[in-house]
Amino acid sequence: MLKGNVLAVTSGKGGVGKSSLAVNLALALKKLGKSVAIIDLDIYGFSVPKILNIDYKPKTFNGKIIPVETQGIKVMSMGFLVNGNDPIVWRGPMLGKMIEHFTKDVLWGELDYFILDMPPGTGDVALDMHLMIPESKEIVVTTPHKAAAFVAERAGTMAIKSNHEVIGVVENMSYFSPPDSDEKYFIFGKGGGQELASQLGVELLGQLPIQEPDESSEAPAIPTEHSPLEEEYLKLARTIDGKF
Ligand SMILES: Nc1ncnc2c1ncn2[C@@H]1O[C@H](COP(=O)(O)OP(=O)(O)OP(=O)(O)O)[C@@H](O)[C@H]1O
Repeated sequence: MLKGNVLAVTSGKGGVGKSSLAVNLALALKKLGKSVAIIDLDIYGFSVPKILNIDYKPKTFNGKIIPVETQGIKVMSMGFLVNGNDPIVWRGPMLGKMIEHFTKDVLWGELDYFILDMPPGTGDVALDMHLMIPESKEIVVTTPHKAAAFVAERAGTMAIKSNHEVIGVVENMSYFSPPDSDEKYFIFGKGGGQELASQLGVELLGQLPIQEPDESSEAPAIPTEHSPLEEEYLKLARTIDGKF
């Protein structure tokens, strides 16, 4: 049992920015003074170590895993348990074992928040997570495109059907504003986040801008301090913190 608030970050399909959001939300909550862990449950498609630029493995103590700590947050990922970028070729039941391993065999301690980066869709991991961590609440991530929102609805509906509270929808890549301009360009369309929120009967918690990654940084998916995207993540973290 995880000791703290649990928030699963889900999406209907890949590539909408779910992992980026999970990591940056964890960092933003940390900036608000919270103690935070991120558990990368995207077992096949893990990306959290890469986003956070972690290239070392966790240590063990008395047969338990000491989570990796970076930028003040604790992290566990399948990426720490494989060699290099080896693919994971597992059947469903093994995935459930890994969720159990990550929740029971890691020395997390008591924390304010556990952020779960879920795999996209409604497969085995989502099913097992709903059974094994019944206390988890969820946010659903989509892009503004109506087709993405349509697919994301299934992830939200699955959570609701298994009696998990969906606290809201986050629309990522909502618009692009050129530097030093308030003009908004809706490159990927408009309205998908609000539509999804209405379908699920929840709130649209935030709309995050498209921001060019800083490729000179060792972690380009983490926005630079005080950038518009970082400010939106902090705003989102405050909103979400108010929901627990
Ligand atoms: N707001 C944003 N502005 C610009 N690029 C973004 C934004 N959000 C995410 N990205 C980029 O989009 C790509 C996909 O993001 P990410 O890996 O977080 O998606 P995902 O939904 O977790 O995908 P998957 O489920 O397939 O792992 C990454 O290159 C990421 O840096």
